[in-house]
Amino acid sequence: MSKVPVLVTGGAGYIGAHAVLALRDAGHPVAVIDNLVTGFRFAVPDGVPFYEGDIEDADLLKRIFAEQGTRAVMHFAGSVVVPESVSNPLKYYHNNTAKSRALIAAVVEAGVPHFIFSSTAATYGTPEVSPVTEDTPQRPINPYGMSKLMTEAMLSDVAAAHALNYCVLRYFNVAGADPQGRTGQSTAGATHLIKVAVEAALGKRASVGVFGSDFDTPDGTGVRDYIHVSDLAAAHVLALQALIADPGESLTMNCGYGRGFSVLEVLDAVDRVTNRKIMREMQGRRPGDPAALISDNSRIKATLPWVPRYDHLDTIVTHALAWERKLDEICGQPSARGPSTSSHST
Ligand SMILES: NC(=O)c1ccc[n+]([C@@H]2O[C@H](COP(=O)([O-])OP(=O)(O)OC[C@H]3O[C@@H](n4cnc5c(N)ncnc54)[C@H](O)[C@@H]3O)[C@@H](O)[C@H]2O)c1
Ligand SMILES: O=c1ccn([C@@H]2O[C@H](COP(=O)(O)OP(=O)(O)O[C@H]3O[C@H](CO)[C@H](O)[C@H](O)[C@H]3O)[C@@H](O)[C@H]2O)c(=O)[nH]1
Repeated sequence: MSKVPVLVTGGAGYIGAHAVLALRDAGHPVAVIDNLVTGFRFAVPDGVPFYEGDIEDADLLKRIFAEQGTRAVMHFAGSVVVPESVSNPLKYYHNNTAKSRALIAAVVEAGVPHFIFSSTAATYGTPEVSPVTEDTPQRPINPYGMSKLMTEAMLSDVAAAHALNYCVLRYFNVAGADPQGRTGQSTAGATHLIKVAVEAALGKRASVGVFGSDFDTPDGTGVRDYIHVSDLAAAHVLALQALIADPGESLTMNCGYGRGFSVLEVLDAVDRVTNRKIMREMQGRRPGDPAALISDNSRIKATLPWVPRYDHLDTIVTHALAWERKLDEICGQPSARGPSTSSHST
């Protein structure tokens, strides 16, 4: 297996921090760039060069590529809140699309040959088929999904014109935390169901709203394909190997387990794991929520030697809960969450 220096953008965020661990565990040298808008300095492990800065900063990127000998970029940095993208679309087209363009330009300029991009099932919008294959028409129903789809298109065009191959990974619903408890989701004011539910189980919220119970699903609540964040991180490391092995080939793959759980099934799992009962509040549908979103994962399974290790809802919830408890200890140390004062540190 080739080991190449990798720059992880957004490596102080939830999924990026898990990718940093997976890359390190696999023996790749890793560096992180993050502007800490939603990420945390404490999420970057000791010994990983950390550059506090923005992915649109061409001079900084040039310096990082030179200092680190970067051969691949894993691009997680971005804005991720769907309703916010509806109320403030220009923020999403700026931070996700325009700044991805700046990053890709710096990558091309420096001759970095491999690029892995965090895309999303939100690019499919409200698909008419289930499960969703990579060839299902992409019709985003919100600016977040469109901002990501535009970056997919840029990568495809740039790879055709320059010496770059890429892998687009379209994540379904990412949840859970590092099984060894090294990192997890620390996002302030999170809206993701499993994070919200474990916060409620630990008394940080009074209840969990169930957004719609009249969907065309077995129990009427929304069905999603929840993928453990560490299985997702492992897929990134394998995708990198595939890009290195065949520099003429680019890839686009769904990341999910190919099965779905309803909101009520998720809340039942949290009750089961904690042996408590979370208060549920039945509410109306959230705008733009599809009834069900389940991946067809046959392509990733056929392309990569990817064998999920944590495809079990109770395991995902158990790991999310363990991290939520640990987060209380970390938050007890205010300096750990405070903004960094240096422009970069290595
Ligand atoms: N969480 C999910 O379920 C999910 C699903 C599909 C796709 N994704 C994608 O995965 C990626 C990571 O999401 P996450 O859940 O870890 O979110 P996150 O907010 O925890 O992480 C994003 C990180 O990027 C950093 N960042 C944002 N803009 C930046 C910029 N301009 N320059 C430098 N750093 C910047 C933030 O500080 C943060 O650390 C995102 O691109 C997101 O769209 C997430
Ligand atoms: O408090 C909550 C939160 C969520 N839900 C429901 O739980 C399901 C999952 O909702 P999430 O907010 O956890 O996730 P989404 O499916 O809305 O979206 C997530 O997964 C998408 C891909 O599937 C995109 O990538 C998106 O960025 C990411 O936030 C939905 O049916 C939602 O209506 C609730 O009932 N109550």
